Amino acid sequence: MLLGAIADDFTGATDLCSMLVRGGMRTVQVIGVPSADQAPPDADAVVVALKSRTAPVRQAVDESLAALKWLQAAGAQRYFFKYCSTFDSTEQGNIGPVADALVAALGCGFALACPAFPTNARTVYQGHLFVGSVLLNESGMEHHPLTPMTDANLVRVLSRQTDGAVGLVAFATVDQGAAAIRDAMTRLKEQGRRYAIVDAITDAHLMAIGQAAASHALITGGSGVAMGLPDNFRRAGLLSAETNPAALPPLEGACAVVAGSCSRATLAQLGYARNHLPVFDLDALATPDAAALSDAALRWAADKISDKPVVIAASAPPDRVTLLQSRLGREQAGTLIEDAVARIAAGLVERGVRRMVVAGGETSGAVVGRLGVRSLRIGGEIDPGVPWTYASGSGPDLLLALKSGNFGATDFFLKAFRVLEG
Ligand SMILES: Nc1ncnc2c1ncn2[C@@H]1O[C@H](COP(=O)(O)OP(=O)(O)O)[C@@H](O)[C@H]1O
Ligand SMILES: O=C(O)[C@@H](O)C(=O)COP(=O)(O)O
Repeated sequence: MLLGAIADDFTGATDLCSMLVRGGMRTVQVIGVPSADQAPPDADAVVVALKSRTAPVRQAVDESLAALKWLQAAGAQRYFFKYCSTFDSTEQGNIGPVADALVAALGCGFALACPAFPTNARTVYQGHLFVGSVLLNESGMEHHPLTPMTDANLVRVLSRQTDGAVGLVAFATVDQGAAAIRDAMTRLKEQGRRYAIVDAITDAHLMAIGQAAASHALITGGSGVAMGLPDNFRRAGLLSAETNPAALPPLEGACAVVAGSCSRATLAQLGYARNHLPVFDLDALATPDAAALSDAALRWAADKISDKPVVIAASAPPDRVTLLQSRLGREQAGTLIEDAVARIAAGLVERGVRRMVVAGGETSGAVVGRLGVRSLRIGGEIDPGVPWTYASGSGPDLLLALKSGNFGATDFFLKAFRVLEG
């Protein structure tokens, strides 16, 4: 195993896998920390998917360290901590505390931090994260149900989550290429900085950052900064020149979309889908009960399940999210809906659904957990950062697309199934 990665949510993990597969690495995503006696898959990269983004800090740290230990035992040569391209976290963490624990466990003293993903319009300039042309805190992410992002200055955000010093490798240096970035990171480490936020606006920057960090034990960031890593291994003669991601085995069965993401992109995708597909909206304000919500949705779906996808969504605009949270509490509202969507996904599979899109990272964690999925084989991308995957575990095999809330074109819920038809 060349690269061992720990992802703080499941959509983030498939996003990273997809990037590595595109770079020619045979990559497997495993769900949760494998048991000590579980043999590592035969792959160049293994991504351990955790649901640790919004877990209590101690739990997130412990699970991440357990994942690291398993990856170390499996012989990984380099490590990657994958978090969101919009740096989703709270004042307490979990990016800072998990990164602190990994830096300490690896004894590396320093790690770069770069969430940039220009293909999906996330860029970092002077340490500030932009989504498209606006700062992170004006992008809609300020309304995220669980991790509202109200500050775009990543040096400041990360500093609040760690007792380590945070520096910056700014655009002017990054634009000079790998050697300049490497020197800047070495200087920051010598000055006692534990982290460097690294600016990146283009894929060329990401490739240069990857090259500059070839000797780093740990890299932290979004999937974008992993773009340069396959070439590092290739230059070192550890990865063969050409490999193509295997096509996934075909899988017949009915189609469905379940959505628990309230991100702008998902809301727009649902808006589009309403004109083309049957859509059922969960009303958690009227029925704050996961079993009852699930029963209602499955009753609605009963005579519609077929190879034309049904769509079941909890997603709501910020005012409705705030209303539910004010009644139930932020975490309880999230958990209620995740539970409802997970029950619905399981009910749909019982009724013959085998190809399913799940919208939302936390939502995907809940669904995949409920379905008993243990590993995902990565297939071709539907849109940047969202591949189809072949899911195996305790239930029937499935084709799953775990869609990050803010990823995908407006017609994503139709396109995903069109892509399967070739
Ligand atoms: N109508 C709603 N009111 C309150 N919370 C909601 C609602 N719909 C979904 N949620 C919660 O919002 C969170 C969305 O997070 P997530 O699934 O990670 O989406 P994203 O990928 O967009 O970040 C989940 O915990 C989900 O249960
Ligand atoms: O980096 C990203 O944006 C994604 O890979 C990711 O982490 C998605 O998280 P959600 O938006 O919670 O789905």
